[in-house]
Amino acid sequence: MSSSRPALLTVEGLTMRFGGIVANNDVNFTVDQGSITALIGPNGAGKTTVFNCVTGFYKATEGRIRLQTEAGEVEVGELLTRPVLGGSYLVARAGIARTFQNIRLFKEMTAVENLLVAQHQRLNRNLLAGTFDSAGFRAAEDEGIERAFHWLRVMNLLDDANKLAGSLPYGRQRRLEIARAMCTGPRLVCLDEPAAGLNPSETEELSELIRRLRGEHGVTVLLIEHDMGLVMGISEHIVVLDHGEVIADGGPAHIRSSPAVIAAYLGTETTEVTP
Ligand SMILES: Nc1ncnc2c1ncn2[C@@H]1O[C@H](COP(=O)(O)OP(=O)(O)OP(=O)(O)O)[C@@H](O)[C@H]1O
Repeated sequence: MSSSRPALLTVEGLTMRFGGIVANNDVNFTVDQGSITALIGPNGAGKTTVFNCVTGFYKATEGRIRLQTEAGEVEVGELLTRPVLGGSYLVARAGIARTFQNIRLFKEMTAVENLLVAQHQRLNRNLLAGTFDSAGFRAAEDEGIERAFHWLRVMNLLDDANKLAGSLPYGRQRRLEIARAMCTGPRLVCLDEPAAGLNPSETEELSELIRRLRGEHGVTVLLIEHDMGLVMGISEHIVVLDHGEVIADGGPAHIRSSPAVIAAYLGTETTEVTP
């Protein structure tokens, strides 16, 4: 979608095949800096596969995924296949974080411990300093704790800091997952069905929190979501996938009235496209 803002993420010609299954076929879209962009489509359309490629869980069969960083442009496939030291940790370090469709917290750890573990890449950088319990290492630890409490506060979870993650109500676990992603300091956060399983008031609170992540904390948001009320309410850019291909790309008004989108949704039992 064209806009005055520069693209933070550019997906070009993304194709992902699993043997004979083509999960994504020549997918092209951009995520503008500072936007809330939604990836929608019926079940099995290929949304999670796009996420898995963008976040470096999969190496795309074909295509390029470019991210702008302060140090210049990086390409996700190149980070994954870089000789010797390549890997998905480089994608996280470049500034892409994610949550999962099925919550993946450490349920036997407290909320704050989950957020400290998420920062291990930052905190463990100077392992030798840690071994000798140096002032630098302690400062990094203090910074990690401060960052954890900052995101607990932003996500309205301060009262839950020392509770076991697995004991929290479902909606709070979903918010803790977002806090965990934010602790890694991303420029792009990818939320995979953040409203799944939430009741209407929890969904409303989540919408407000996602708006604040973008508005007050400067992060760009890419989300997959089936709740059309949430999608149409908070996204300015929507990319629609069907059978692995982009069938529409534009603002909410354009998407709502797109015949291709209406036909794709009418052919399924998924939520109606109009909230
Ligand atoms: N690891 C895999 N191996 C084989 N096929 C896969 C794999 N991952 C996804 N697929 C297939 O790719 C297609 C797209 O799946 P994907 O999970 O990306 O869709 P989705 O749009 O996220 O669906 P949903 O809304 O149900 O989560 C499906 O046909 C799926 O079965």
